[in-house]
Amino acid sequence: MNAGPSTSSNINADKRLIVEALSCVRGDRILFRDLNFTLEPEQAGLITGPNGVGKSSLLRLIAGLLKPFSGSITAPETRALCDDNLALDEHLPLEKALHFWASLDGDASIDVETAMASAGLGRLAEVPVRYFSTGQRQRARLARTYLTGAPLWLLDEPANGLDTASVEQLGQVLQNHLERGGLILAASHIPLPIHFDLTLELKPLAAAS
Ligand SMILES: Nc1ncnc2c1ncn2[C@@H]1O[C@H](COP(=O)(O)OP(=O)(O)OP(=O)(O)O)[C@@H](O)[C@H]1O
Repeated sequence: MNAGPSTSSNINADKRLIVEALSCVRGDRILFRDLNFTLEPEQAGLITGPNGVGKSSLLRLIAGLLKPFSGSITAPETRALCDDNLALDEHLPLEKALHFWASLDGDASIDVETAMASAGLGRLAEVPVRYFSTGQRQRARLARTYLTGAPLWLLDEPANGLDTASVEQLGQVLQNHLERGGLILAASHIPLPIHFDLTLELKPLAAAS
């Protein structure tokens, strides 16, 4: 992976993520309540907490895929959720799969070649996605995230399956996104090599809640 071109146009710097008094219920269980935080452009936040506490749910709420039980979320209009969903046609070679995806949901000003290079996938352009290893799939998710051109990246365990060198390279891609005015909110059990401005530690609520 490389960090992508530093000459890319800067992301609109007046975008913020503001979460106010946010509560989340899944099934009949409240996962967290009254969560408040703000992320400014060029800032990164880390969500921590044990399995099942609601980290992915928080990311999905901010992505707009779940509805808050209460509270509000103000976020940049375009948000990229990078989770375990690959969302690429597995039968197509990577480059074609990314082109197809970008034609539906990508930012036309970002080219697929740059996205592949940023995720260290250039030499796999002609390989059908279904042959990808776990780590290569993770890189493909990152390339797809990059292609959105979204200021806010919501990353759910982005280092899963990556080897040590690739985690470092992932850090460079994330740092480059921040330096272009982007925002990052990540849930990760694996330490990520970037500076986090904010850590949100989610704790299990008592069963009676
Ligand atoms: N569709 C659903 N309906 C009801 N409950 C759900 C649903 N999806 C997830 N949950 C529950 O919500 C809780 C939080 O799940 P979530 O995936 O947000 O946790 P997490 O902190 O990301 O966990 P992990 O560290 O294992 O990834 C879990 O107890 C899970 O079983």
